[in-house]
Amino acid sequence: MLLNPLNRRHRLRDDIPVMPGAFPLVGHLPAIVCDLPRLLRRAERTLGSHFWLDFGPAGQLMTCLDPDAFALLRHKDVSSALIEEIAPEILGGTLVTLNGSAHRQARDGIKSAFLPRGLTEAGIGELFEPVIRARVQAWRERGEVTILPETGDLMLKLTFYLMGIPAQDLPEWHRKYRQLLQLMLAPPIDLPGTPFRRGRAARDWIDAQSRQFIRGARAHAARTGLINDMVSAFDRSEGALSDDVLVANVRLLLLAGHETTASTMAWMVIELARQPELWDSLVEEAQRVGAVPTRHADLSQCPVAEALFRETLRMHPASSLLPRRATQELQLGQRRIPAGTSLGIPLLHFSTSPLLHEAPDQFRLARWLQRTGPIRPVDMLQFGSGPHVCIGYHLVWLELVQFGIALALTMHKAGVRPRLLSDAEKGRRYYPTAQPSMKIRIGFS
Ligand code: HEM
Repeated sequence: MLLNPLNRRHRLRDDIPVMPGAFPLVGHLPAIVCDLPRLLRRAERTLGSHFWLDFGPAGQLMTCLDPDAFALLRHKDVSSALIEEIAPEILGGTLVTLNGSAHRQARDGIKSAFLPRGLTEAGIGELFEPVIRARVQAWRERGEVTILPETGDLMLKLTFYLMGIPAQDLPEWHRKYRQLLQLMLAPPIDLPGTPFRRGRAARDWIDAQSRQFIRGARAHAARTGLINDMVSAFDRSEGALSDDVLVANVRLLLLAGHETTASTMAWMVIELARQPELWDSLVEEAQRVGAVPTRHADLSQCPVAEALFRETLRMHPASSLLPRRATQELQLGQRRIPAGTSLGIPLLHFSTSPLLHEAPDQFRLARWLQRTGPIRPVDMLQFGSGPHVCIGYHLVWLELVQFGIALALTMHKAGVRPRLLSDAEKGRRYYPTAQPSMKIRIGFS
């Protein structure tokens, strides 16, 4: 594992052990990025359930593997403002960093557009279906693809369509979006030609375009579409919310839905390629329904595709760890956590914990197909919990079921199935978004 062999000293901070092996400046980030599950297991074995991990520039986060830590996401004395400190340029002022009434007010203005009814009224399923089918058909014709760049590109296109960006503007948006992403990692050196300067300029460009969309939405209030729905919900909301809040959150929507969904989609294809019986079940279902569903109400006809989406995300959660801060002293298991402590909530650990799931390391559609009760917060913990639970949950459900059915229909019609051409375990990343290697190839034959 990528740990510093020169740092072996065992230390305590606030009576909680600090994981040895941190490097100067980058801390445990190399091991967190490349091998988070093994790092967590080693920490648990050697230090117990509570320990500090060093996230380099973001500082040390107290990480707790006790399932009680998941409940902190709903705790009134736990804030997400730490996210703004970690990524001020890109996430500053967005929903995910706000708390309390400011958060509720901004979220209320957005959430209805992302609920099944809002998505159906805006015709999102109809909008996505031809785009997904065309992409899957192109894969069929090429016979072999590098899966993560492909799903990344498809998701970006769907996200831009969702926002109502005109087709002719897509190449420019693509370019600006890639530059914006550089702000995540670029050192804050604001000089001409640096990635930081380019990233900021791209952010300002995207924000200016969003402002225009918002003006356009107000001028043509009768139009439908997600931005229009968001703008009218904002304008109806109590208390004045400035357009800055709306602009920041359009940027958040671009960022939040892209890599997370692209990674899950890529893992879905990888799992279908390495488990032939899974593919056979999906094909059987796709043939039975005969068409790609476009409305939420139709998703119940695709239980296998839905189980595939849920089990893929359980085995490969795209958000591995959520940063938080204790605003008051807290009790967590047997420990007292002082006010001001930075926390890391390890969704990745809970997603495959034997305390929460039976046979957690086995990929089993049956755990979803045979369930009788409703989906509980713990069943969808990969989307977080509490006030910040993912707004895109119903959208992801729709687009991943659409994708599964479109893939099965297209490939089966051509008499081919997905085949894994690379080692799926090699080159995985776990942070900031967990994803398979960029190089994994899938053949369709
Ligand atoms: C598989 C795909 C996805 C996963 C695993 C995922 C996961 C998450 C998680 C874990 C959070 C909670 C963050 C926190 O509490 O700090 C979150 C929040 C959020 N997600 Fe997603 N997400 C996905 C897709 C999407 C999509 C498609 C969209 C919209 C286009 C979206 C929009 C958001 C927004 C706006 C928030 C912030 C909500 C708030 O702070 O109130 N996500 N997501």
